[in-house]
Amino acid sequence: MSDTVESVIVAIDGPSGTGKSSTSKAVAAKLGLSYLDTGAQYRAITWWMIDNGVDVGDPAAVADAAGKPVIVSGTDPSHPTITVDGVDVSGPIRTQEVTSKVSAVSAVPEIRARITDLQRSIAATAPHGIVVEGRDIGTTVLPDADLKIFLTASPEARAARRAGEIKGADVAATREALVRRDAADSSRKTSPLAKADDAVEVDTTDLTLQQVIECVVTFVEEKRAATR
Ligand SMILES: Nc1ncnc2c1ncn2[C@@H]1O[C@H](COP(=O)(O)OP(=O)(O)OP(=O)(O)O)[C@@H](O)[C@H]1O
Ligand SMILES: Nc1ccn([C@@H]2O[C@H](COP(=O)(O)O)[C@@H](O)[C@H]2O)c(=O)n1
Repeated sequence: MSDTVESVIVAIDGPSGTGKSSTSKAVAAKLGLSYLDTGAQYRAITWWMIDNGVDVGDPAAVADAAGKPVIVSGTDPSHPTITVDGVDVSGPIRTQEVTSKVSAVSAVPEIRARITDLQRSIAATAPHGIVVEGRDIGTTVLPDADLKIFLTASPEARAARRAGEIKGADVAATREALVRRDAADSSRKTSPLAKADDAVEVDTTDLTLQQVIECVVTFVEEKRAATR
């Protein structure tokens, strides 16, 4: 990538299954930017709590342990990585147990403060800019991002996408689980899932992944052209 291209910070938020990870990775790879999956960080700290016998239903116990695990995120969009205390947890953080407990852990203010600091330092040191995806990036983590996107899609479309990843998955149960997780993430007190006032909303229900990627790449290019 040329050093003459300006650095750009892109925040992509939205509920589960709207295409944040797939879109963010592809946009970052295409534009030579770094990529940060903030959901993976919350999953990693949740995995550590479970592995260390912390009761994730007890916010005080989770808060007490919040500073203990060392979480490291690799930001190459073609090979994102996540380790906890040096252990690769990219597989274990995707289990059903972690998915069902991550909203309780991510609602604890001490957890959010720790992970938000980490996210800001990663974004600040990305050499050519970064695409950061999550739930509160545009509202809280990077409120001065150059571009903010909020992806949405109907619960039916999101459930069909997610169920399509697992052979024999029940679409109705998948829909119920993701709606429940979105409700928990949207109703917590500290930096809930929300669209920033200055975010561009993109409804992906009837768009292919390729169309969403092209749409976001166009927004980034327009933003860069406007600031030249
Ligand atoms: N526009 C689209 N059309 C069809 N399938 C899509 C689209 N966008 C994403 N997908 C597929 O939907 C699934 C979920 O996408 P992805 O993991 O990117 O969503 P997400 O918003 O990051 O979800 P989560 O927040 O739960 O991690 C993936 O299998 C992905 O390939
Ligand atoms: N900025 C963020 C990102 C994620 N979370 C929490 O992590 C969970 C897992 O996220 P995925 O994107 O991997 O599905 C999510 O349900 C939130 O509880 C968050 O709080 N803030």
